[in-house]
Amino acid sequence: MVVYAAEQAVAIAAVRRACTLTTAVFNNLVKGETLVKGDKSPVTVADLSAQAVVNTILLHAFPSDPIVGEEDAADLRENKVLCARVIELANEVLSVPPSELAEEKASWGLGEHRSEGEVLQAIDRGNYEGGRAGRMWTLDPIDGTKGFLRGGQYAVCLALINDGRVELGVIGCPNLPLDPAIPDGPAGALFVATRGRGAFQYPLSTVVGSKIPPVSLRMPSLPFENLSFLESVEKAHAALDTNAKIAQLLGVKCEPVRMDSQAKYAALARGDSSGGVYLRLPANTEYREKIWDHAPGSLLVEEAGGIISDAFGKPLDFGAGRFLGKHYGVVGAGKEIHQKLLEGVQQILKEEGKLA
Ligand SMILES: Nc1ncnc2c1ncn2[C@@H]1O[C@H](COP(=O)(O)O)[C@@H](O)[C@H]1OP(=O)(O)O
Ligand SMILES: [Mg+2]
Ligand SMILES: [Mg+2]
Ligand SMILES: [Mg+2]
Repeated sequence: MVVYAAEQAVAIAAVRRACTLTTAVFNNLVKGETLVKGDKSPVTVADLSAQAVVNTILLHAFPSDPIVGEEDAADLRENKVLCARVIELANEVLSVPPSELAEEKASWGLGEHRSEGEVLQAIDRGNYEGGRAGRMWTLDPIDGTKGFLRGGQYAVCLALINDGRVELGVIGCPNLPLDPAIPDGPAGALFVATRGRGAFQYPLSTVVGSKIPPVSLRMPSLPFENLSFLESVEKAHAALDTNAKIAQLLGVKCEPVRMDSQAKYAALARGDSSGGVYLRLPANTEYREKIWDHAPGSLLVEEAGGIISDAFGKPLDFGAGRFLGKHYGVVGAGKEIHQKLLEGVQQILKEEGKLA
């Protein structure tokens, strides 16, 4: 079994630095009174500069690894104002010298100012087409952009894929409570999973994190009546009405918990009292799921003892390119209930006429 210790250290540093950036953008641009309702520019700026930060670090640490990133720099090459903001933000984070507390290394491209050309090139480094063979990273610099703008849940998501299999996943959730039992307590959690070596939660802040040991994540085994479904906030992203019918069929009594982003996978993996089942059935069959939206989250759940599959029990395929391979929906739960959940999902889909 490959340990991926160096990759893990680099990925954690990259996600932590990107979370510092997205938090700063939220505090300065979204929370500020200057934002006109409906203005998406803060999220564009945060997305692109967070991708610049992560890709610059990966590029220095692992120069030959390709990256499948959600964003590209095409808009920045057209828009000088946007471009200047992104360069400035990325540099604010990248130029901070390596932190001993966070066990960072100067060779990861930290502590230096980057030129406009270097930042744009780093963002465009995310244009790899993915595929079945070899090693690659996949990045969603802000997953859950709607949640980011609402001040709700969002996540910085990075995974290492080798020969189509997710080997390492790191997810930063700046707004997720560290302790699910204290929802109003300190927020900012970092989730790390390595294939065959478990799933762990760390505090996102290294200052706090240097004192608190990581928590090993194990999904609890709950019967359907004691758990709730974790689902999207956005009706356009998942068939929430179908979820409600499945929940009723299986005897689920608790209300669904809705949150944006792969924070749902994190809540499932650590067994938040509210969680138990992840269900994402397509609301619109035209939409194609991307690998960066599921790679780290699915490994996190699997390493915490759960199963992630499509509605027919088929494992998710991360080797088909930038999009997930052929599948119908995403269904996640603990090992003990996953099969029963699939049967419920299929029965309702049949009743709705969604199965051929
Ligand atoms: N029609 C859609 N169906 C499913 N997922 C979608 C759809 N439109 C966007 N998404 C993606 O859903 C993810 C968020 O999911 P959730 O609602 O569970 O938080 C985002 O990555 C978003 O992609 P994008 O980043 O391109 O907007
Ligand atoms: Mg996303
Ligand atoms: Mg995104
Ligand atoms: Mg997006």
